[in-house]
Amino acid sequence: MTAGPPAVPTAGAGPDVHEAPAALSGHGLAFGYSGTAPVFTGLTVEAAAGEVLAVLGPNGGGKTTLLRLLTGSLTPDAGTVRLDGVPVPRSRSGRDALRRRAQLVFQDPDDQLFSASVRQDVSFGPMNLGLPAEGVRDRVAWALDALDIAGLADRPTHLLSYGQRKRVVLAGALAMRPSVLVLDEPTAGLDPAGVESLLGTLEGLRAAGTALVVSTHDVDLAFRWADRAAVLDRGLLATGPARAVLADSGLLSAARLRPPWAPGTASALRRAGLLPATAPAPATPEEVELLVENG
Ligand SMILES: Nc1ncnc2c1ncn2[C@@H]1O[C@H](COP(=O)(O)OP(=O)(O)OP(=O)(O)O)[C@@H](O)[C@H]1O
Repeated sequence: MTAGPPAVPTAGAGPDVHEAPAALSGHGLAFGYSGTAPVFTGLTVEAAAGEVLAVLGPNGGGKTTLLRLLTGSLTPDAGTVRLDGVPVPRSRSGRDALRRRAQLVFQDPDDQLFSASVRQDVSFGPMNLGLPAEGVRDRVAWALDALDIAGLADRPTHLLSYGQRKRVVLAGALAMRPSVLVLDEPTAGLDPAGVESLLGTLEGLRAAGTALVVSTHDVDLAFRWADRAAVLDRGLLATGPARAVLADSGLLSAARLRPPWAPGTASALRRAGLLPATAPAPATPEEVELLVENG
């Protein structure tokens, strides 16, 4: 993991406002798009302040829908979203407050980028908060630094690479200094160095108390990084400590996910005569250890 980003400014520093860390949870959530069957009902998940909740599942399983409910861009048909245990009112002002404190970063940066230059795009949210110009400048400079894209500040957004565009939308969310950051497949399309660098940035935020909710198809990433996991397939299949949930190979195969293990581990064990050809691949480092110990 790479070094973290610049320190997150502390709450209430100067005239600026930094949203306090908070837990984000959904309780008994139900949602269906109009005219279609519910995507899920009775779904409960939680990310505590300073925790990473990974949301996994097959295509169409409901991950993005859950993320949009948790950040107020969709309203549940039933159930509540809570910030630090306090239910978010269903009113417009309740949803606006939720959206400000729980920032959603879309999977595709092109769904979220709309300004001509990087600096303009990252400034947009803080300007809408009505901050003074100096406060906006400080936040933008900090967010660009945190994402290591200060050098791109004056570049037109349409000339950036995909990975750079992903960083810009994340910088825009960070500039809001949210209590919770909700990221839809943040590592998709990034090269390995880009993934590690992004994780370094996110780790810095988590260490400062920001709750992170991250949807991903990458079981290895969730296994090594997340505190909790929720596996969805048009309903919640399981949630709990990430290592326990993601060690359940039956659950993972029901959700069409691969067990978390480095590619090649099972075949290396088979070549060494430690794993019978017909036996399933080990799902955890502990299972590998056991196979090696038992010779
Ligand atoms: N705007 C919409 N209108 C109608 N149905 C929708 C809409 N958005 C999503 N759906 C449907 O809701 C279900 C859940 O979709 P969702 O995007 O939440 O899944 P996902 O787990 O994020 O999938 P993926 O891994 O492919 O991104 C799918 O059946 C999808 O077709």
